[in-house]
Amino acid sequence: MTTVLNVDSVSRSFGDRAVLKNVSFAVGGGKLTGFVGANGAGKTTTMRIILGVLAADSGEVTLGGKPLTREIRQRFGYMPEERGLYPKMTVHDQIVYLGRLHGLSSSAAEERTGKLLERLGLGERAGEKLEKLSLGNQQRAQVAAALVHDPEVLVLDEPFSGLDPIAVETMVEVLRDRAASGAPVLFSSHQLELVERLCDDLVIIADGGIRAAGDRATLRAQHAEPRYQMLVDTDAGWLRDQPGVELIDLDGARAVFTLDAGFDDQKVLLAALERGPVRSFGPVVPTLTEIFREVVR
Ligand SMILES: Nc1ncnc2c1ncn2[C@@H]1O[C@H](COP(=O)(O)OP(=O)(O)OP(=O)(O)O)[C@@H](O)[C@H]1O
Repeated sequence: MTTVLNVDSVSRSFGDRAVLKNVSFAVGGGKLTGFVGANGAGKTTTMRIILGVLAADSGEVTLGGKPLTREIRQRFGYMPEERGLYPKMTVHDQIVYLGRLHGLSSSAAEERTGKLLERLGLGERAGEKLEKLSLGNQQRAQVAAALVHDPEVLVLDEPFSGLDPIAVETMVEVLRDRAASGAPVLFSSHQLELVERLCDDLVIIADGGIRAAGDRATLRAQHAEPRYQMLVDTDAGWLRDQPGVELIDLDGARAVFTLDAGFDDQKVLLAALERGPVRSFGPVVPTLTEIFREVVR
C-alpha cells in the first residue's frame, strides 16, 4: 500500500511578504514528483514546512491523512538546501551517526551505510573526511545521509545540482528504488529536461502559488495547445501565408506551427506535398519547458 503526502492550503509570510499563498498539492506514494519553479518561487520554503523546520502560518501537511508529528517526521529523509554534514568527520562515520540518530541499531546503521556508499559510488571514499571530497561526491554523501534509515518519505532540495551525468543516473536509480518501495519522493530541480524524463508527477510553483500539478500526460494535455512539426526538403516559409496556420518557429526546412480550431491538418500536408517531398509531419507533444513557460507567465 502506498501513502500520500498532502500539502493542504499552506500559507507563510515573512514580515509583510506573503511567500506561500494557499499552497496545495499531493505527492503520491510510489512516485517521483518533481517540484519546479523559478528562483524565489517558494520551493525551499514549502519543503522546510513539510519537514517541520519552519512552521506554516496556516494550512497543514499530512501523511496518509494524519497530521505530521515528530515521530512521523523521524521516518522522513531530507536533503536540505543548505546541506549540512560535518566537513571534518569521515563520510562513513557521519552516515552511521545519522542512521543511529534516526533510531537504527549500530549494526543496522553500519550495514546500511556500507551498502549505500557502495551503491552511490563512494565505497572507496568512505574513510575520507567530507571536506576532502569533490562537490559532486559531497552531494552523493548528502543523498546517503537522507536515505540511511530507509525513509518512508523523501524530500530533496536540488539533489541533482552539480552532479555529472553518471552520478545523475546513479542518483535516479536510487530514488526510483525508494519510490518503488511505496515512498512518496518529492524533489526540486531547475533542470527541466531531467525532471521531464524522470518524474511521474509534476508540481509547478510561481510566486508562492501552485500553477499546475498532476501527472505529466495530463499537464501536457491541459497546458499547451497542440502543435505540429513538419520537415521538408526546401524552405518552409510559405507556411506563413497558409490559411489556418500560425507559424511558431521556422528553421529553414523545419517548421513548428499550430492550426486554427477544427482546421484539417491534412490540408497542410497536401499543400506541402505539392511543393516537394515531406520527410516528417505530425503533432508534437509540448516539452515541460514549454508548459512551464506557459503556466508561469
Ligand atoms: N527566512 C526568510 N526570511 C525572509 N524571507 C525569506 C526567508 N526564507 C525565504 N524567504 C523568501 O521567500 C521567497 C521564496 O524563497 P524560497 O527559498 O522558498 O524559493 P525557492 O523556490 O526555493 O528558490 P530557489 O530556486 O532560488 O532555491 C524568496 O523571495 C526568499 O527571499
